[in-house]
Amino acid sequence: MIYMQITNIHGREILDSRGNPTVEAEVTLTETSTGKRFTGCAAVPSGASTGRFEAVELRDAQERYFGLGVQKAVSNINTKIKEALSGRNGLDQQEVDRILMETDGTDNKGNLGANATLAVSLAVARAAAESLNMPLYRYLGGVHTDRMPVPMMNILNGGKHAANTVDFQEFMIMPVSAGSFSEGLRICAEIYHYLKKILVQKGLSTGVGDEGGFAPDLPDARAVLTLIIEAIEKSKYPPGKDVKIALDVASSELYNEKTGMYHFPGESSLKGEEIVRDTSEMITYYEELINEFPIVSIEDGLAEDDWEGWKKLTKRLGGRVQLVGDDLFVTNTKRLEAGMKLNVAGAILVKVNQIGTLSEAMEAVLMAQHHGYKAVISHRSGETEDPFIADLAVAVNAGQIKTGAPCRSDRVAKYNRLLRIEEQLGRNAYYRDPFPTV
Ligand SMILES: C=C(OP(=O)(O)O)C(=O)O
Ligand SMILES: [Mg+2]
Repeated sequence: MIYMQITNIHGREILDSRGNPTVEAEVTLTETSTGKRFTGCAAVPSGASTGRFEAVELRDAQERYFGLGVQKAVSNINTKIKEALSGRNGLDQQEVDRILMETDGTDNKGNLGANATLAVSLAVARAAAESLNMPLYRYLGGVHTDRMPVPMMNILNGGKHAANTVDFQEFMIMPVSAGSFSEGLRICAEIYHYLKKILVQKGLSTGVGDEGGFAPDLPDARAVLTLIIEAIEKSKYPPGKDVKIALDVASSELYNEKTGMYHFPGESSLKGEEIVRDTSEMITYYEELINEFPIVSIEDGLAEDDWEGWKKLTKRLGGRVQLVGDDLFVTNTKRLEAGMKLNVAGAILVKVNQIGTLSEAMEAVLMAQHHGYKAVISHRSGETEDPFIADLAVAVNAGQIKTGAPCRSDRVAKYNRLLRIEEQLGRNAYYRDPFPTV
């Protein structure tokens, strides 16, 4: 086996797309037989509507800039992780990740920080691909990597990602019937621009949220969906046929443990009365929305601990739409397995920093796919220019990627990387509707 020895690891603090500190790592591999050196660099994103069961993002007690610093996580990279991995083979990703897990020694990366472990894990993979002169997606996925993901493009932001009155976190469009990724991306970008025009005409704000989607004040989900349908119709791609809609409700953020209800603060403020829904009202609400609009996917429709609710939700709507578990599964095979045993949801959202190593994230994808669940590769609301997840989406043939609007460089970096990958794959690239029967 070729040995690419890990000869240097360096962590540093950089900024994410919200202007908060985050972690980056650089890993150097040296080919033992020739002395040739290769480096890989990777940056870690950060969530806002984080799930309670995610791996620990290690933050300092002190603020830097505005957000809490990551000096401790950086220092863990430059001391403990460097010591543990020096001399190891960078081509043995699973072994590298196992050592990261053992060095941390907890179930949730609470010692080293998932931000520290992930930066190194991803940087090792990049350096390894570089050392073999292979594109990252090919290194990660091997021979059978040819499927371009359908964008699940977030064009209107609410919830924790924007300071508006929209309570659902994300309204996304999916160009399911496009002939290629590039065509799908173009369709999405056109609809995004049409939506902007419509908002201007209606005197609504065209300011954007954390993921680049517009963030106007609107009374409820129906009002948002009506505008999105108008924008899709303007683009000449029939809604419900060529372009379908996906939602991320991020309902753990709406759930109140004390009342056992889902609270809608934005809707309440505009309607002048407290709007709350219990689990069965939430399910009925989704059913009505699915009946009225071409919705094909709903993420985190119920809260991260509402397993009983998820069972009912899946029974009632799982045959009609893709139900995605984000806060529910947190890219964690244990939670995914528990969910599969209960027969809840139909897809896992995969965010690499929810679990803290590349191998564990890829294992979650494989577990899902082996059991008939889908995997959607996802960014975080706090991102960097690192397009790693674009390669990952192609490598695992996920078929779906969630990476924001086409107007912020942190999101566009992923789309542009996918354009380049599609060009490289040439006629082997294929693109298809993840929901052909819906
Ligand atoms: C991308 C998301 O947001 P965050 O990164 O804030 O968890 C999400 O909830 O799917
Ligand atoms: Mg989510």
